[in-house]
Amino acid sequence: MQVDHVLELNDIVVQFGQRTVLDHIDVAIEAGEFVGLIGPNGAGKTTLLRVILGLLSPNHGEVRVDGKPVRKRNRAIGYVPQKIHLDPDTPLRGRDLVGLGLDGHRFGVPLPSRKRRERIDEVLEAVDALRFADAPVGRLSGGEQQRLLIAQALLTDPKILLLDEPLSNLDIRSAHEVVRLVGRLGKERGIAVILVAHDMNPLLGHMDKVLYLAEGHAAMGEVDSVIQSEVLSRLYGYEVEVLRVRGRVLVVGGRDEEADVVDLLGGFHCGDHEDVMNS
Ligand SMILES: Nc1ncnc2c1ncn2[C@@H]1O[C@H](COP(=O)(O)OP(=O)(O)OP(=O)(O)O)[C@@H](O)[C@H]1O
Repeated sequence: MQVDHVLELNDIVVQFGQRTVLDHIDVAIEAGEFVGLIGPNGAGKTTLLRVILGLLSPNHGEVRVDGKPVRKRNRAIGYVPQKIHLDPDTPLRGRDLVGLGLDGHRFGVPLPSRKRRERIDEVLEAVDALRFADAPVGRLSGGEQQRLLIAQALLTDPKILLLDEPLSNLDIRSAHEVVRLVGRLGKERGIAVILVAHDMNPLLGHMDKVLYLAEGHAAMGEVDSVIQSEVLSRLYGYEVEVLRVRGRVLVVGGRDEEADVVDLLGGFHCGDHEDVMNS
């Protein structure tokens, strides 16, 4: 049976000067698939998103979105930035923020006001944000603001949703809610989701596949087949260990004898063992 991939990255190489950030990356993602893009700082996660968005041309390789070569301002891709910086006193309401997504030139002729309102209400409802849609955005919580950004990204009925570290400013509960929400939207609407995160733990049980980037290389597959000491050691080019502590996954390793035990995904250091154990 032939599978239609909504996104294909074929043999992608990206170099900045002498440094190869993405080194022959192949990725194929199906409609409705939820992929966690995980990797340590500087692994190239944002660079990969920029390649998918058509904002950065790779030195080598090809990107196909829905079977066609990638281009900028592609309506098939919804992009959710990490965070918006808003003055708490801004008079902008939640629904105004979402509506800004309709004002870009991607939409060509502006929608008549009734249609516009209906469209905004539809995406607000999809992310369960109608209840705070008329509140000033600067007063909303990080999780509520994330919902509005996701709503904005849904306006074009995208086939792919890219979220760049949407969980980094959220508490654990809000992070889980956002993950559950995008997981549901992806399945209901057949949208492929790529969610960038340092820590894969909030995604466990929700993501279909993990795309793990390290040292320019990628491994993609189901979590249990990729997140293994042997697979990740091959990616890093030195020994790392995968620990499973109370249902959480930790990737630890050191590059040389002096290196301490470090969590390669951040947030966990040797001296923090107790915190991890007690959390
Ligand atoms: N335009 C650029 N010019 C030169 N180097 C760049 C450029 N963009 C990114 N880099 C470098 O490429 C590497 C990968 O950066 P990238 O932002 O993609 O990593 P990341 O995995 O998203 O990291 P983080 O988790 O810290 O956000 C970094 O070393 C970065 O300094």
